[in-house]
Amino acid sequence: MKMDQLIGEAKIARDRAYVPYSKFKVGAALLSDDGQVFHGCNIENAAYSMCNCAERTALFKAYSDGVKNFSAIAVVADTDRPVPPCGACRQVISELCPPDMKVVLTNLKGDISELTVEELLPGAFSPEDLHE
Ligand SMILES: O=c1ccn([C@H]2C[C@H](O)[C@@H](CO)O2)c(=O)[nH]1
Ligand SMILES: [Zn+2]
Repeated sequence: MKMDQLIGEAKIARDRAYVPYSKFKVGAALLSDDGQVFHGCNIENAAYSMCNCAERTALFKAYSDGVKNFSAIAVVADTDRPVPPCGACRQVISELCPPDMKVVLTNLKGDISELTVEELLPGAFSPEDLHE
């Protein structure tokens, strides 16, 4: 799948965001190795700390469907610069996706920043760090 297609899927996901508090819609589209696209949007809650980001929604949907191998994720929001994922999402993406996987950050103006998972969170805390 071409990256502009995956960005289109992220925009579709963004339209489903539930954001009564921030009004800030985010969409993500996660491409699995077998060609499936998992949509994710941010879902907020009156108990603010329960808000879930678009990126983690997409990853958790895929994982809970038994899909664990991914080749790219696209993220979109109405930001001045390509939307930067929050620290929590960087951490979760780092653990569940390969270090060389493509991360495509974009905005509604069409600015695009393409990086790898390793570049998204260099030196991420990882499962290996739990070993004595
Ligand atoms: O990359 C990001 C950054 C923020 N948000 C969400 C969390 C919250 O619902 C809203 C404002 O922070 O945007 C995401 O979904 N992804
Ligand atoms: Zn996040």
